[in-house]
Amino acid sequence: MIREHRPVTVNLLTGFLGSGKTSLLKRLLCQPSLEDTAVLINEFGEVGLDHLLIEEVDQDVVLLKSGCVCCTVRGDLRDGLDRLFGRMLRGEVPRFSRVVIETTGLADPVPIVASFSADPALRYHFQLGNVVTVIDAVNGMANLARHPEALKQVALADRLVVSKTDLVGPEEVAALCRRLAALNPTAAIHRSSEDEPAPASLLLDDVHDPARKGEEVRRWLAAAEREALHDDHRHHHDDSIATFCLSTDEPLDWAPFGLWLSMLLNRHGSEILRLKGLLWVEGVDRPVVVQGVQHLVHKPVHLDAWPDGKPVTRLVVIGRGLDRAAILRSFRAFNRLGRSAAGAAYSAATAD
Ligand SMILES: Nc1nc2c(ncn2[C@@H]2O[C@H](COP(=O)(O)OP(=O)(O)OP(=O)(O)O)[C@@H](O)[C@H]2O)c(=O)[nH]1
Repeated sequence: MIREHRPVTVNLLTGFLGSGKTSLLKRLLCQPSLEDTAVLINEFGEVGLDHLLIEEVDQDVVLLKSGCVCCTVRGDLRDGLDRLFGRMLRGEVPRFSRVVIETTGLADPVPIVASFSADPALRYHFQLGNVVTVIDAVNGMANLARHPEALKQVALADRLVVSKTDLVGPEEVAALCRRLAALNPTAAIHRSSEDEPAPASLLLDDVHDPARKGEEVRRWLAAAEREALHDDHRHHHDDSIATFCLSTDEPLDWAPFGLWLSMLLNRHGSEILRLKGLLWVEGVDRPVVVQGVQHLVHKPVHLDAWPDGKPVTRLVVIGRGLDRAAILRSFRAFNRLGRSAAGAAYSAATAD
């Protein structure tokens, strides 16, 4: 019998130094639904303390060589995943269907995420699942103000976990959550403390799962509208990371839109941390979802139905120091370009 090829899901668990990543991971691994999870830890420095901590819970751990995973992603991360996969095939470790990579607190998660799309060998065996970022309620606000890595970790997340809520008052937690929602309105926020179980859904409710996509898109569009859409002022004084939404209630021509998107990413790719869009494409009867990280755009996914029953185009952009007005102008200008053969161009561009 031929066994169906199913890539192993890889979750990235990131967050600033000491934010509570290992503690969250230990609690996640106690959940029965995450029993078949393997863990890769990247340590910065000589002493792999987290490795020892994790080993108490789960023996199937490979400790990456010292060094930052974000600098050596093509080497170390791949080697670590390959080694782990090889050990599973040889029966040296139990079969696993999921790997969690805990990054160092200083890691820039963008190259790690990008490598899953860019590296065909990695892509064959593994698929990226949710990126979970931990922000500590005590130091989170200060870390966001001082460290660009912390901002990037938040901007890139699919799920945000505010840890140490037991150590500060509810107002401080609420203020941090507001800041996080402004930075990344598309990510759901979970509040946690060390003595509470961690919900397996943080990893299992996979944002890339086509079956869940409609619900996910509806949630992040609603959040984006609440937090950013009608907000012209809040982000202007803050040139670090901001969110805005481009929208149109008319169908898009795929060819000019694709050209516009390529030009946008070519010009601003390193400042665009995240791009998520629900598109109404002329000549295509189903909603199309696009997702991008910096220069990289994932293959579009079709939904079965419009999240709110009505066709629209909404593109949420999370980026640093972007000129929103100029981007909006160019988006509109490209939309006005010719509409001929848009559906055919779309089919040609997205065919396997
Ligand atoms: N009170 C409280 N302490 C916490 C919580 N989460 C983590 N801690 C503590 O915070 C400290 C750091 O937690 P870790 O889980 O090691 O943090 P980390 O992000 O893995 O740390 P690095 O790997 O060094 O970046 C530990 O002493 C934890 O016990 C929490 O929700 N409440």
